[in-house]
Amino acid sequence: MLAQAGVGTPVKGPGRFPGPFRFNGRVLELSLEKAFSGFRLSVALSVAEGETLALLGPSGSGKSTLLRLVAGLLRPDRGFVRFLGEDLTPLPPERRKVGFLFQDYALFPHLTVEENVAFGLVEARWPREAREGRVRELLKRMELTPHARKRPQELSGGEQQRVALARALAPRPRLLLLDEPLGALDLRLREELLFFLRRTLKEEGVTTLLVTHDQGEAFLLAHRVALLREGRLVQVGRPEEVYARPKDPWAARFLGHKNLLSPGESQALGLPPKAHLLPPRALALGGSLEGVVEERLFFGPRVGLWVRVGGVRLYLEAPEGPEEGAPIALRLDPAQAVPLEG
Ligand SMILES: Nc1ncnc2c1ncn2[C@@H]1O[C@H](COP(=O)(O)OP(=O)(O)OP(=O)(O)O)[C@@H](O)[C@H]1O
Repeated sequence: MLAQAGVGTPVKGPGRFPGPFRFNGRVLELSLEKAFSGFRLSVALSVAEGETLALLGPSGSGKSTLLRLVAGLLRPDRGFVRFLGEDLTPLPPERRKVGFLFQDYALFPHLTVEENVAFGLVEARWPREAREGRVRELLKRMELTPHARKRPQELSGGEQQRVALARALAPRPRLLLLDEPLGALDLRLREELLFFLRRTLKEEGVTTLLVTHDQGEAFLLAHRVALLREGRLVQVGRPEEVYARPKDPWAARFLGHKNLLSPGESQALGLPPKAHLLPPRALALGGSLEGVVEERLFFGPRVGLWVRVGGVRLYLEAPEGPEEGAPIALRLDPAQAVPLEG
């Protein structure tokens, strides 16, 4: 599905990615409420120019609903979407100058790859030369040049997805909305496209709202992550911040942390009697905590170890580690333990 941008000046990117983000002022501001039976979304957010913000949350948390409200495919019960101060709320999708890529990224089957990519440019009446140049540039960047004359059904899933991305980006939309852009692909293609997507977002520098349920994807692609649960924002911040300091046990678990200690477990390990998170850097091999390896998971470059220390099960990863059943000594740095709310 595609609703596309008009002709615009190239949006300048942040220059560095995904490193420290230069704050350029908020270009997208939204405050939106929408209720369905049994579900209520209420979110306020702003996004800076050239920023990629990932909406991260489990299935049913409202990520797609939020994106559809921003695209204009759904009407909010209350609230607004503003872009550079302009109120987009009353505008239909095609007048929002937004590029989007949804899960059902259907390409036009009767058009070739280059015609698919050029589609929005023709609609926006780009002059022929500019159009051809832009299509060439995108096909090259996406490594699609050899496929320019093929039709979508002659392409692999990953290639089709790259065409869909090129098509969404072609008219230089001022805002790009991506709903699970890697969602329908198998693991290998996901990794391949992740690389293209990361490089493309960096080079195009387009302000982007990206929906994903995969924290790794959000961390790799986004300057900031907005964690959504049951229609509400739990936490918004840079990937490093959100990962290092999840707001509560739910956020910690959702972000992939394994060592979540109850107050009793914290106490048993010499920490204050409240819930704690032990991030990976809090635990290392060698030290005075004695335990037994319960499970050893071989990942190739590293091993994962589930270790029982007294009544507490702890997880750590290391380049290598003893076999299951073997004794092991761990070091816990209490200064790295993160107290959790709730
Ligand atoms: N058009 C609709 N009518 C009624 N309920 C809806 C509609 N669209 C979404 N919902 C409900 O709103 C909630 C949020 O759905 P949404 O698709 O936004 O979640 P999501 O976080 O994108 O999930 P997923 O990762 O599974 O796509 C769900 O409970 C869903 O059933």
